[in-house]
Amino acid sequence: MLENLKQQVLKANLALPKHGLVTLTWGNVSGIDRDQGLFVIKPSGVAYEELTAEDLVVVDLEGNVVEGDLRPSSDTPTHRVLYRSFPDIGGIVHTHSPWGTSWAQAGRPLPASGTTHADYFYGEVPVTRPMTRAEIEGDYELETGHVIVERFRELGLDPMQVPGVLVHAHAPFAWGKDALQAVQNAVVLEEVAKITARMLLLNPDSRPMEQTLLDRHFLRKHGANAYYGQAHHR
Ligand SMILES: O=C(CO)[C@@H](O)[C@@H](O)COP(=O)(O)O
Repeated sequence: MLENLKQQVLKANLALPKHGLVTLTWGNVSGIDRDQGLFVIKPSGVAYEELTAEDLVVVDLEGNVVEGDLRPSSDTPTHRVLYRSFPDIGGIVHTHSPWGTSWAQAGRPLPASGTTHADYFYGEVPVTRPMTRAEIEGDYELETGHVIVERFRELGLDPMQVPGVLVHAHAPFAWGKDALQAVQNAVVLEEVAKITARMLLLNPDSRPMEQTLLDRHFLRKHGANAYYGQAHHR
């Protein structure tokens, strides 16, 4: 079932340790087949060195395991909420990459401060509110999805223009049109988290970038008037 998608999701999962985004098993990637309403996700706690396509788990949008012998990622309910709430996304990445996680634990949104950021994120990467005791003691991973969606709704953000979030006291989630693009966005989020932290060390008075420069850089890579790179890569 979903063999091509499984291969892509496997490749995307294996890219996380290659890019230095995961330590041990602190992360997962999924990809969705929108026509079938099914997504493929990493199994929980399986080492990346041992991961095969057969280990991946197929889940429906109600949370039922449709195929696979292993238990799906503990973050599956969060992926499920994001797929249901953000209909244009096709892949999701969760990591505990150190720089992004530092911002998440500090409870600080990541400001758009330079063109590296603006090429991929059209504005600051938001941070969610702290979760309530009831949310943490209840259906925790599902509620994690809800606080992400709540923040995007509050800020009026388009998840395809800001393809990532920092979950307060937890870590980043990133997404994209498919699992591989989601990994690329997770890589960029980590890099800009590092760059911005260093920027603030060098100059604590640094300000977010000019809106004109943010517009120019994001829109030259995204949307109807994009001209950067090759059209089929967007
Ligand atoms: O957030 C955490 C742990 O704090 C989890 O996402 C991480 O360990 C990955 O869990 P899974 O192995 O995908 O169940």
